[in-house]
Amino acid sequence: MEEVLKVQTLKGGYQRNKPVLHEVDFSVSSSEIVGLIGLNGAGKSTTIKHILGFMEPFSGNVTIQGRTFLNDPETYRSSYTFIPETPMLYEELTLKEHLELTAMAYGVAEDDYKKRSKKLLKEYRMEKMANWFPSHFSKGMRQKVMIMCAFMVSPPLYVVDEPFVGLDPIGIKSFLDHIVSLKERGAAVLMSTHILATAERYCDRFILLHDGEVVVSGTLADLQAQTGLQGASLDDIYVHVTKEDVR
Ligand SMILES: Nc1ncnc2c1ncn2[C@@H]1O[C@H](COP(=O)(O)OP(=O)(O)OP(=O)(O)O)[C@@H](O)[C@H]1O
Repeated sequence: MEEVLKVQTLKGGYQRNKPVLHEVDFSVSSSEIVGLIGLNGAGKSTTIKHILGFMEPFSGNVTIQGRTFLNDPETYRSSYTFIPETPMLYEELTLKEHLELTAMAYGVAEDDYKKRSKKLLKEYRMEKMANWFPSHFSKGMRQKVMIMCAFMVSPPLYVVDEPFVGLDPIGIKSFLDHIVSLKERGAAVLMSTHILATAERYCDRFILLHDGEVVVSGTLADLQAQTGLQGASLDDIYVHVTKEDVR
């Protein structure tokens, strides 16, 4: 397995004299789903912003396939897709135009675009809405547009922030099935979520952030061993670690 994303001793945040992230270290390899978990304010979104290249590290670095954002911003940006918690759509473009724009921006061939868009519209039950504008979409439908755009392209890394908010159970199932098939095709997936039962079921490894530090990380068995909680669920481990400040 190739290490696709590498976060190395990352110190970062919004003000240099008040870092939010302290020496954050982890990696995500190909064919792997890694869960980024932690309480509100733990630093998950800040970590993601550093990964996406929206924020610059104070020290340490973030690489995707060995490249930093500053080395080569264009290649770096095209090596991931990001599914944000809050859908960001172009109000003047229809659903179909969103898919077209994404395919164009990532250089997806015409034939692939046609095949993929047809499949995605069907899978997410949005065929009837292909020519609708975002102002007519429900919250979940807006989220589905973002997800469909992300799945239109096939970069080595997917970064997903709280994907389940607003999705109905069928939407969640389609999303998770899709993530699993991407993993099987060799993609690296970093997924931030508060839905721990789902994370436990789908993620191969976990990074538990607390106050901007990685408190424990590894497979569920690793976390159980590190916390001394044999047989515990991710939920139990999370509560234990965040309550007792185990380090
Ligand atoms: N734009 C900002 N400017 C200054 N500080 C910020 C900003 N955004 C977040 N922070 C601070 O950074 C810290 C980490 O926040 P972050 O948004 O990364 O947490 P999170 O783990 O994503 O939380 P949640 O689960 O609530 O989304 C918090 O102390 C927060 O107050």
